[in-house]
Amino acid sequence: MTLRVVRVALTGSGGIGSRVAVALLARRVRYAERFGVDLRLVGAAGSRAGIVGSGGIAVGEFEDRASWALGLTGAAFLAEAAPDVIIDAGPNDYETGGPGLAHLEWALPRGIHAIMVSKSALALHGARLLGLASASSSRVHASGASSAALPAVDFLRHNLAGASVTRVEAALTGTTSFVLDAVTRQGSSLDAAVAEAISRGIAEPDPTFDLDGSDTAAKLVVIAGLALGEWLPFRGITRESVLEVTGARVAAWREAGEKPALVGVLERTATGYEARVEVRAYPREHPFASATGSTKALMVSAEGFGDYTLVGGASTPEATVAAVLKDVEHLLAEL
Ligand SMILES: NC(=O)C1=CN([C@@H]2O[C@H](COP(=O)(O)OP(=O)(O)OC[C@H]3O[C@@H](n4cnc5c(N)ncnc54)[C@H](O)[C@@H]3O)[C@@H](O)[C@H]2O)C=CC1
Ligand SMILES: N[C@@H](CC=O)C(=O)O
Repeated sequence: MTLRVVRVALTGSGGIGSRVAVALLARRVRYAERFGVDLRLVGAAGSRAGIVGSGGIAVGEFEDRASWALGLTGAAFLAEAAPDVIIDAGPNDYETGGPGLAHLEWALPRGIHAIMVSKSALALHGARLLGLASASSSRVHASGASSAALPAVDFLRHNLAGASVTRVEAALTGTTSFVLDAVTRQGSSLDAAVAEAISRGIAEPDPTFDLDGSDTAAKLVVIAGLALGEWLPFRGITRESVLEVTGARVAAWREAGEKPALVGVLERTATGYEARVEVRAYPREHPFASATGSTKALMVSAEGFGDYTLVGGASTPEATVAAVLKDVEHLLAEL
């Protein structure tokens, strides 16, 4: 059988990106057998250096960082790699959009598909970027940018296709769920709980983005944009920060046996969806109370369909990689 070559370039080769590269290369036989695709990792770049190999780079070459070419990043890297698909796992910047913005602006008008793990480009510029994608028939998948192993976008877009969704309430940031759990149930200090989330690879490169609600707000924007077709203004979303939670509030939750979580809420109004991020506490019998540690949770109300609760998809690096691999499978099925 002749295999169709699909060339993948990775931008952002840190904790998540590196795992994605290794996992992708380990699945090449599966992609050949299931999709008739010869998937090649034709390049990988970080902030200062990159590697390109048009025949596909092997794990050993990917891992030999000393051999990467200094300065081979950004548009120069993408032009040399000439991919069919980019996977962006770089950092977020909620002022500029982060490096992922330039990567998408380069790729999408050229008909190159994108799998986004970083969030800030879509959170700040999603409507414009999806316009670029639609004009050139590029596909954008963003499980990693919208709650990873909790399949929020897929559930709304596929399982509730065509539904009129009236409300979404979701614990989308594993780090804040983990931290609030540790502080409330185990009596940890905030600093110790955040340090533990960092050491588990769950927290953002800058954990302030988790704690101050930016991560949840960004995921809410991406979910609403990709699944409900409405791109909300990221900066207009009111957010409560976990850093504002007082000791007295924690003591009251502990006393009542409640489970706190930082949640994103979307409510349909006469003029569209309204979004906010807030700390809420759930009684023992509430389904969200079973979402311990970094486990995520989603409640959806949709006209006709009724109400759903999904609990799972805990934030871990492995779960994020699994979500990226899912996006790869969806994309290969579409091509
Ligand atoms: N850790 C997790 O469980 C999850 C992380 N994410 C997202 O994945 C992304 C990466 O997270 P981590 O791997 O944990 O962070 P990390 O800090 O380990 O990796 C980020 C990498 O991006 C590189 N980078 C910086 N500027 C760049 C540029 N201009 N071009 C190319 N690469 C550049 C850095 O050198 C670094 O290696 C973030 O956007 C995060 O929000 C998404 C879902 C879950
Ligand atoms: N920092 C995020 C990682 C995934 O998006 C989280 O805590 O869930």
